[in-house]
Amino acid sequence: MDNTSSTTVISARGLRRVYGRGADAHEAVAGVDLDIADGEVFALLGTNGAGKTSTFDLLEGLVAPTSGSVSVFGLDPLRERDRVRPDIGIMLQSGGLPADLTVGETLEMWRGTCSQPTTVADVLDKVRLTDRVRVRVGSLSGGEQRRVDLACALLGRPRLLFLDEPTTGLDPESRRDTWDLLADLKRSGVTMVLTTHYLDEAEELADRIAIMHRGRIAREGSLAEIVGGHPSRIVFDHPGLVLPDLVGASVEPTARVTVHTHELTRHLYELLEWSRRHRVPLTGLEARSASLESVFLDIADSASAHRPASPVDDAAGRPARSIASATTGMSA
Ligand SMILES: Nc1ncnc2c1ncn2[C@@H]1O[C@H](COP(=O)(O)OP(=O)(O)OP(=O)(O)O)[C@@H](O)[C@H]1O
Repeated sequence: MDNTSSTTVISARGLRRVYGRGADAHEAVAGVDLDIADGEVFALLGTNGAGKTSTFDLLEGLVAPTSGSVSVFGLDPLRERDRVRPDIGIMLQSGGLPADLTVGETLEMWRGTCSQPTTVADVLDKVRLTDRVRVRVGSLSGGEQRRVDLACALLGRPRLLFLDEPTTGLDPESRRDTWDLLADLKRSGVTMVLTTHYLDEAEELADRIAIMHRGRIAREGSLAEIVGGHPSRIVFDHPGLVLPDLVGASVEPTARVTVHTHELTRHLYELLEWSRRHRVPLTGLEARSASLESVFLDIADSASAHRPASPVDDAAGRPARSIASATTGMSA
């Protein structure tokens, strides 16, 4: 796909967002380049604190970048907000909708802010909440409230939808329902950018995936591209003999041996052959193809292994003395 063509909906170059100043400066987004094409579903993954929401804020035009540029539909989403806003829908991580209003009242109120809205009945049908129209938002289950958030994002008939963790807190069935709904929207041509901690969600929905790590995009591409470039892994307990020479593989001969390989079948076969010849069992043997999870975890591991990034200048151009490192836990 030519992401620099006229079909590009979002384009970002050297995007940075620094919070705080001087010694307290924190570079949450540290030079992000992105091109998202019309009709594409793009998933932004990353460890907690990697900078996904901060990147979203910049793309949505909610805050100004410290440096770098972003365009949405060829416009500046912050300075030309009036022209960009009618075409985008935003589902925030937590909707913060008034608990006392009913679902119907909430959506009518939201509808009043849209320039060319669809009907409340239409979005209620889409998110399967028609029978909850008279119920107060505060009385809904967490999953139902999430669907009201989504309904609000859909009211303006957006061409571009930002979804910040759209299925967090939903039970498996509701997640599936939301995936079906998002797949329908994709078929109707809506471009979507989503963050998620559910790797299967990205696998299911996204045309392209970016994994953020400490403010930067560590890996980007289709699922096949991301996983294809990553080694598979064979692990077993060290048998106490000199190990065979597995040409092309990288071997960590610790107590639990790890073999990183791009030729899983060949190297597994060679190991099993060696074990048979030497009559040595390979106890605890595990062989795993590369997966989005293994790529993600390797990036997260490298995050915890690295020292904090080098200091940056703050918004006023003064040098910062420290930047906190991103955490590596996943909330999913
Ligand atoms: N307004 C702010 N002031 C100072 N630091 C902030 C601010 N907003 C975010 N940060 C910090 O910037 C970093 C990136 O936060 P961000 O919310 O973008 O990460 P995230 O990838 O969305 O995380 P999560 O998955 O936990 O939601 C975090 O270390 C966070 O503490």
